Amino acid sequence: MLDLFEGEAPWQEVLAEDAVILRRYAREDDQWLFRHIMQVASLRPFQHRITPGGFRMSVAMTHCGSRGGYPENPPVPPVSLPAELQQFAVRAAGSAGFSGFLPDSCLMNRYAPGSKLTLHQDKDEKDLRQPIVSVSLGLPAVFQFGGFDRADALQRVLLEHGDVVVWGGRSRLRFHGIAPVKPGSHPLTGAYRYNMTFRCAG
Ligand SMILES: O=C(O)CCC(=O)C(=O)O
Ligand SMILES: [Fe+2]
Repeated sequence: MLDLFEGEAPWQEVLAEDAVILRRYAREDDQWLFRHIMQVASLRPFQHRITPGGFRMSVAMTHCGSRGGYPENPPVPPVSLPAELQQFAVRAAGSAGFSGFLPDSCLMNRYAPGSKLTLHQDKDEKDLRQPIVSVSLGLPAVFQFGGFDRADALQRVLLEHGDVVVWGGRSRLRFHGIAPVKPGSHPLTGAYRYNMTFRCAG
């Protein structure tokens, strides 16, 4: 996919109070970040979770580090959070104004065309004072960023390869989601969008 901002330095866009997009922040690190996703997925393959309502989620997930409250079936041996991934997330959080981030978990999502993530709050983590650092790789997707009520108005922003969203503090419990991903092809990730969310799951 052609990036019109390819030669530009990364820049920041404020989404809300304590929520910022670090545009193209991960662009230079995309290769090794993606290698980590592939490595984790080779040990703990991507799975489509079944929701409590009995639906198979369109997004496929895996993770490394602490499992926190994320359910898993069948159980798979743990994979630790690589130090360089953790350091990357700490640095990104710092750039967004969150010092002292201590992520112990990285959830990895894989979106095939048509996959989406319904509006939700990230509230399984024990320490909600710590932010979420979310890295987008591959195909673009529309990120929906709402309020504290599911029905609140949504901002819709296109997240592209290398974009990092950080939200915490007063925005930590905002509803958010991903609209269905459009078909396409990306030189690094092929027909998929990948996302990594770093968290302090506890
Ligand atoms: O894929 C994304 O950009 C968001 C992922 C997300 O919200 C989550 O995994 O909880
Ligand atoms: Fe989320």
